[in-house]
Amino acid sequence: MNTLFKQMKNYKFMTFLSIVFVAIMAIASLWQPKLLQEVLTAIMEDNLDAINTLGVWLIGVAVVGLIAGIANTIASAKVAQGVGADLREAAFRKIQTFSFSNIERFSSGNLVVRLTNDITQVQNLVMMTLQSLTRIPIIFIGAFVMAMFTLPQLWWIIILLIVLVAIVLMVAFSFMGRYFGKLQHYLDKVNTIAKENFAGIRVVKSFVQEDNELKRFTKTSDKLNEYTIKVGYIFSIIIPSFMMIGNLAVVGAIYFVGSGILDNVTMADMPNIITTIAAIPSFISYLMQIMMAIIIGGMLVSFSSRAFISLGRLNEIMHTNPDIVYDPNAPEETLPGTVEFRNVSFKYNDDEELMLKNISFTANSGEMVGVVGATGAGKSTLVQLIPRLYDPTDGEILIGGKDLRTLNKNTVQNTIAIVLQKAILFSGTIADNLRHGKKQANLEDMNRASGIAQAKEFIEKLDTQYESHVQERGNNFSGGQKQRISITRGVIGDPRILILDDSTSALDARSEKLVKEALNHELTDTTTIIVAQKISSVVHADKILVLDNGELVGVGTHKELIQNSDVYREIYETQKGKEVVA
Ligand SMILES: Nc1ncnc2c1ncn2[C@@H]1O[C@H](COP(=O)(O)OP(=O)(O)OP(=O)(O)O)[C@@H](O)[C@H]1O
Repeated sequence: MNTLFKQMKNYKFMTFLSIVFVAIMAIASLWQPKLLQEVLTAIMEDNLDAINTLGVWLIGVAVVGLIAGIANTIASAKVAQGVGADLREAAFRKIQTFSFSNIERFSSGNLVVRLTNDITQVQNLVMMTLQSLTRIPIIFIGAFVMAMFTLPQLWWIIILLIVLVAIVLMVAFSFMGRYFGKLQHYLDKVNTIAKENFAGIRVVKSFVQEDNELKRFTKTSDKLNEYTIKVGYIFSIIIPSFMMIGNLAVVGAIYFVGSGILDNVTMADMPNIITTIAAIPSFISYLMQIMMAIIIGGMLVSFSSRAFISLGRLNEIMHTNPDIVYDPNAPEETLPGTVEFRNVSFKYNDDEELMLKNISFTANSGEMVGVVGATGAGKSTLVQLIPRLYDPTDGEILIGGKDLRTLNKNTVQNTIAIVLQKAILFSGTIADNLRHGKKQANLEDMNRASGIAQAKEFIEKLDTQYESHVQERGNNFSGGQKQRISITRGVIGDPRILILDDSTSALDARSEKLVKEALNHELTDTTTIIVAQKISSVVHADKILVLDNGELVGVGTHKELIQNSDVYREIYETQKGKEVVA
C-alpha cells in the first residue's frame, strides 16, 4: 500500500477533484428520484407552475450529475494513468539497480509480467476506486435513507432486497474466485507457450514441431476456454437473478402500495393517495440504486483482492535490496589493467555447492589470458566476477591493485568490458548499440572498433551503415554478424580489461584469427581475458587458466601446461585430431 500511496502523492489535487466530482454525481443521482416524485405529484395535482419549476430543476440536476460524472472519469483516468506510468518507471528504475542474482531470483519473464499485467491491475484498481469507492457508501446509505423516507411502510422490501442481493453475490463470488484463479493460471500458460514459440520459431520449424506445438497450445487454450465459459455461466445466472430480485421488489412495492390505497379510498384521502402513487417510481429508483451499490461494491472487493496481489508483487520489486551496491563516495579513477583473484570462491544464489573454489591468479596489465576447461567447469562464472556481475562468496578480486568492491561504478564500467557468450543486441540502430560501449562514440571510434572486430566490412556494405536498423534481439543479423557487433561494442571504449567469453565461437577460423591479431596490435595496453572452448584460440596467450569442476588446476603457457597439467593435456589431445592447433 505504501508504494501506491507514495505514487499517489503526486496526484493529490486530481484525486481530491475526482472525489469531489464523484460525490456531486452521487448526490445528483439521489436527488433525481425525489424531484421526479415531486414532478409526478405536481402533474397529478395539475400544478403547472410547480411542473415547470421542478422540470427545470430535474433537468439541471441531471446535467450537473452528467458533468460531474464526466469530470470524475477524466480526473480518475489522469490519476490512474499517471500512477501506473510512475509505478512502471519506478519499478523499471529499481530493476536496473538489480544484480544478475536479483534478476535470476525473480526470473526475467516474471519481471516483465509484473511490469505489464500487474501494473495494469493496480491502474484499474486506482481508476475503479476513484470512480466507485466514495460513490458506493454515499449511494447505498443515501438511497437507503431516501427509500425509507419515501415509503416507510415498505421498509421490509428494502431489507429483503439487500439480503437477497448480498446472498446471490456471495455465492457467485465464491465460485468466481475459484475460477478466476484457474483462468489467470491458464492465461499465463497460453502467454508463455505463445512467447516461447515465437521466440524459438526457427527451432520449431527446423525440428518440424508445428503439430506438437499446436497440440500443446490447443490443450492449454481449451482449458482457458473451459474456465472462461464457467465464469460466463455464473454471469448468465447472476445477472438474471439480480433482475428477478429487482423486478420482484418493483412488483412487491406496487402491489403493497396499491392494496394499501384501496383500503382507504375516500375523497379526504386523495392528497395522501397522490403522494403515495407519485412515490412509487422514486422508491423503485432508490431500490435499484441500493442494488447497484451492492453489486458494484462486491465487484470492487473481488477485483481489489486480485489487484492487491499485483500490488504485493510490485512491492516485492520496490523493497528488494540490490545485491551489488557501489560506494557512492568512491572517487572515479583511471586504473591499470591488472586483475588479481585472491582465494575467490563463489556459489550461485541458493545453491548449496560452491561453483568456484578458492581461486587465485594474477593477470598483468596488457597480458592475454586464456581460460579453458570442460563444459560447465565454471569459465563464464569466473569471468563474470571481474566486471562485478556477481560478487564472490569468499575472497577478493583486485583491479589495478584495488578491491573491486570499493571502486566507483563508472570506474568499473570504464575499465572493464565484457563480451558475453550470447551476443545480445537491442532494437534501434547499430550506432545505438555501439554507444552502449562508449556514450559519445563518433564515426572514427566506430570505424576503428568495427575494424578490430572484423565488422567494418559488412557494416560498410549496408545501405545506411551504422544507422542500419537492428531488430529486436538483432534478429536481422546472422550469428557471426551479431558477435562482431558485440565485440565492436566491447572494444569501442578502449577498456583496460577486455573479456571475451567464448565470443568468437560463431566466427570462421580466419576472422577469429584476424580479430585476435587486431586486438594484439590495437589494444596493446589492454589486458585481454579470453574464455575459449578451443585450445587453438588461446595457444599464444601469455597465461592460460585451466578450470576443472570449479577449481583452478593449472596456470601457465601452452608449453608449460602441456608438460604439467593432465587436464590441459587431455583437452589438447581430444582437440588435436579435429583441428589445427598452432
Ligand atoms: N545463473 C546461474 N545460476 C545457477 N547456476 C548457474 C548459473 N550459471 C551457470 N550455472 C552453473 O554453473 C556451472 C558453470 O557454468 P559456467 O557457465 O560457468 O560454465 P562454463 O565453463 O562457462 O561452461 P561452457 O563452456 O559450457 O560455457 C554449470 O553447472 C551451470 O549449471
